[in-house]
Amino acid sequence: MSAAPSTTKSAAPSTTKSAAPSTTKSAAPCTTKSPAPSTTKSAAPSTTKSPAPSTTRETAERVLERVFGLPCLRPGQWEAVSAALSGRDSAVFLPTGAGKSMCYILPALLSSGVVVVISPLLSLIDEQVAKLAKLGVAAASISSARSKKENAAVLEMLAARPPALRLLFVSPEAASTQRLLESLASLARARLLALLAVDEAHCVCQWGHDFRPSYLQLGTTVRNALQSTPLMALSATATHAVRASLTSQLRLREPVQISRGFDRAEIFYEVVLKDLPRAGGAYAHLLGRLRGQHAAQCGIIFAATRAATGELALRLASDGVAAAAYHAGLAAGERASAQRRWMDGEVRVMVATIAFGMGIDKRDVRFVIHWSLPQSFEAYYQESGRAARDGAQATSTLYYSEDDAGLARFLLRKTSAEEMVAARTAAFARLVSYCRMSRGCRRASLLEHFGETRLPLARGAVCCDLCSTPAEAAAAAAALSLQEQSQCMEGGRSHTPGATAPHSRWKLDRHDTGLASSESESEDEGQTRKHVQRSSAVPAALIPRGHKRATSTEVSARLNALAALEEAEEASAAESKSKKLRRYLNS
Ligand SMILES: Nc1ncnc2c1ncn2[C@@H]1O[C@H](COP(=O)(O)OP(=O)(O)OP(=O)(O)O)[C@@H](O)[C@H]1O
Repeated sequence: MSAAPSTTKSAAPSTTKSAAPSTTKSAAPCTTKSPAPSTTKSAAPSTTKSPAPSTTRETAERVLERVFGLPCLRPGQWEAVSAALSGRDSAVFLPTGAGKSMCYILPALLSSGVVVVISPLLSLIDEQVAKLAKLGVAAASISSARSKKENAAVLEMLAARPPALRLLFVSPEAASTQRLLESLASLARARLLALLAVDEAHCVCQWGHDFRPSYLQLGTTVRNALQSTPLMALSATATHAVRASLTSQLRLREPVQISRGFDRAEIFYEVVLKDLPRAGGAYAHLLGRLRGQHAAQCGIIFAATRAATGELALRLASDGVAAAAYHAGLAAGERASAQRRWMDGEVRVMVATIAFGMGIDKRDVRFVIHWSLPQSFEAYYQESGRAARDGAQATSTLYYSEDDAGLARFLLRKTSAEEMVAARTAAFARLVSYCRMSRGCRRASLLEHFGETRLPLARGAVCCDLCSTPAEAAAAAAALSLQEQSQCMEGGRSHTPGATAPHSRWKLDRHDTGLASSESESEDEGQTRKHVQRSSAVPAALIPRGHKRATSTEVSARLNALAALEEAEEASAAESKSKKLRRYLNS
């Protein structure tokens, strides 16, 4: 589980995360003396008692070189490390692949204290512990996936003086347990707790409300118990609203704000309209890509449901594309094996739910494909961000269809906490508009969502399909619009083409409860299960009167009706249709 502490001896660089020096980003000479181009806003002067750090940037880079074989710090990293070492809270917003992990790993190697990392996914935790252990850094985890004996052994390592651990990874659920809090408080009293880091901190706002209340409690339980320890929140996908919310939820105190923008200029963004008629349909288009432009490349395909990952992986494999499926419903061993085979290049395509997205760090991912719609812009950015981590060009392709949008909207309503539905529906509408853009620039639109403006690209570089082939994109959008209009006229479909459309073909499948939004491997499996059951339950309005359960055809028909009703209500322009549908649902 963890290696003996070894923060001094040099370790051979591992071949995975945080190990091999980047061939692109780190190739430039270190800019040790010049200020990094990140924005570092310090709020009012620190109120903490800790003195300014005596560790310099040069010392940090020496450790970086010795332990990880990396020549220099990237923008934003030193500011974060320095804030932690001087006992300040910090909010670290750096783009995907920027090297946020190093912001909390280095303080563990540069101080005598332990760093505790609160991380959302058990698979992510395991991967980080394994990678650090390979490098000779003593790291371990405490979670429900470990036996009591293993967890107790880790607590003993923490209780040793000096502690036998440099980094401890825990889920938010484990972080709030009394026993661990007591152990950490004892470390803090001995001034041996260097930092609490909340990785993927946007989960506090996203999942805290839905099905992981432990996230919302971090600000009270953990912060209250460990008042004197600096807290670092890290995220790549936080809008200004989310930043403000997580700062208050986690009770950050005058945090040093480290922000470097979200631009991933090396990723080419494109949208493929699934609904456009083409020979062999959208699948043929996908297969063509995998055999053509992406032949021999490594990539990830995100699908909406567990069933879809299995089906698509099988179909691709039968068409000669080496693919594996990954979702949270697989046994831990199966998941680990699929991930290992993909990391090692045995299979080049991973077809996964979002259980696979966060934190996955494989340098040569050349494409990320969304076979169905992500749930938000943030999710899209986060998942696309698995690509191009070596700094070389990669492609992010999103396959869009009205039916998928209907399914995603339905899931969003059914799986979100009530107070979040309106905001999420509005955010999702922005994603749909992005998909339906026929002019402009997708990269600019994505950045705008995070409150940023696009910087010019290098000469000759293109960032999206709209910029590279504007005529084609406009023609595709026009064809889709025409097709929808004619469908409306022929079929009398009750939706306005474009922003809203009923999910006419998909139906709720009892066996497919592995909805993507429930893919987080929550520590508290009971909570997750309840959440899944809640989200997959047939809504009462869909069960015909006098029936205990509706048949699947009835459910399907009524789902469509409900969806159409909801769409009509949203558009608030179809009062008469709404009444008609209400009458239908009440009949
Ligand atoms: N100073 C550095 N120089 C070169 N490479 C680095 C440096 N710091 C980190 N890296 C490498 O960058 C890669 C991405 O790091 P990391 O996984 O921490 O990114 P991240 O910001 O957490 O990304 P995401 O939010 O997408 O998960 C890793 O392979 C890591 O080894």
